[in-house]
Amino acid sequence: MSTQPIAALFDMDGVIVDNHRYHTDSWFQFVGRYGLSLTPEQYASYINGRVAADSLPYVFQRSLTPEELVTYTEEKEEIYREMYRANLQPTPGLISFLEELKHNQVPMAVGTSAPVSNISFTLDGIQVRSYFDTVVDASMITRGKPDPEIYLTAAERLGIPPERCVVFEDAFSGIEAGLRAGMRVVALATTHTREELTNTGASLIIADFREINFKQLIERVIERGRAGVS
Ligand SMILES: O=P(O)(O)OC[C@H]1O[C@@H](O)[C@H](O)[C@@H](O)[C@@H]1O
Repeated sequence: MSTQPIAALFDMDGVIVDNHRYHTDSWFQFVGRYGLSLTPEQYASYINGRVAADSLPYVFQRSLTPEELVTYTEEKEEIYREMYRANLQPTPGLISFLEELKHNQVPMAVGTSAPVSNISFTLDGIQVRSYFDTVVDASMITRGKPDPEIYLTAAERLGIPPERCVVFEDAFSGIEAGLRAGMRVVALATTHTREELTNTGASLIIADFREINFKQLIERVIERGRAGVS
């Protein structure tokens, strides 16, 4: 087994918490308020996992002022938080997996397109913030997923080269960001089905963190690279 250090980079929404349904429902409620239209297919391709600076102009079909961006982001995310608050919980197996990585001295980061308000809501709400050495959010980057900037920034902050980083993602845009960063990707079939995630370039597809441990991460993702999906 390789002894070189590795890092684990976690997307937040759909990975640390399995909240896709609440984000989808809150987006539909939000666009409804403004008489805008959004299909599930458009959501999957142009909204899911993307920063508000990209997704909001997409739904409004125009560019937004910085003030509009802040106002609309918070409006949409408030709807989401109210919908999800009572159900907020870690993705199955997450805490044991984080504990195991910590025990094996794996540096960990969060790389999320979410605004700061949702990060406190989530990471503090389920009490996992202390596991992460750094959190890179939408306010810290100029180009959102699928651009690799968010994950490259996280890797740089951890001091681990991209080829030794594993990204845990659920969204097409996030998987692409991880691959474009030159990292291995483990896809969680929370938001999309296993079938939809096949051929995305992910090294491994898991339902949730109960399907992976440190040893498997090294053997099936780091050492085997992109050889196959399970
Ligand atoms: O998956 P990530 O990077 O944590 O993305 C967060 C974003 O994910 C999108 O799916 C949501 O619609 C956004 O509202 C949210 O901010």
